[in-house]
Amino acid sequence: MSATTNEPGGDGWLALPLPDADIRYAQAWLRKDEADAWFERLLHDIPWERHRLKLFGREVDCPRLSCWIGDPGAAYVYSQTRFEPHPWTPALQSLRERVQASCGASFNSVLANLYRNGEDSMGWHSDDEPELGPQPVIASLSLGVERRFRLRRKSLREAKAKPLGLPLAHGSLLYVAGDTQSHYQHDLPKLAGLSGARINLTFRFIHGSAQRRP
Ligand SMILES: O=C(O)CCC(=O)C(=O)O
Ligand SMILES: [Fe+2]
Repeated sequence: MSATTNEPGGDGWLALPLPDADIRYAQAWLRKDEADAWFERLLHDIPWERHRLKLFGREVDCPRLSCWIGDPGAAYVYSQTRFEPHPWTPALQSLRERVQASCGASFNSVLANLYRNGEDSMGWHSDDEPELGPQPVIASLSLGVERRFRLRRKSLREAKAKPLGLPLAHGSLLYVAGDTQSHYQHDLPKLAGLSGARINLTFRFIHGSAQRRP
């Protein structure tokens, strides 16, 4: 699989001017009415779960609901926990095909996250697990209330102190590829007083152990 044959470009895509990164943003990837319908459908169809996180030897609840969906065998290891995928629903399967066509990449899984209100969040991390390969291509679809996605460089102290904020709009698609995960971390901070919900789908390609090189 090549991630670079038919990358998103042209009308509707904005490339972020970040060194050592390949991040592109399509603000109105879905029409408003489509985005509204997807939000309602996914909110009800996805079997939302509360994942647990191992933090300094303790187990804590993740501050959001999640669900790992994918092809059989596309297991995901996160915080020392292995998640077997839930099967694709026909609706999510059609969405996957549309995202693949738009990104020129294949995805065999998706991590769905539900931020129920401004209290839900995701801490700083890179999506750099070995099973994602050295230059993961990730497509991130946002639905629901706008939340601020932040990026910061891993290495430079000054850059670490000053993250770049990117509000992710309802119906937007963010394409993240190249060396982005090696050089940057991202998060989704809490937003005090916010009552609306947001769904985020990050489409990924998990390389199975059979495909992984030693
Ligand atoms: O909710 C978001 O926009 C970020 C999600 C994310 O970083 C992830 O699922 O790894
Ligand atoms: Fe992430």
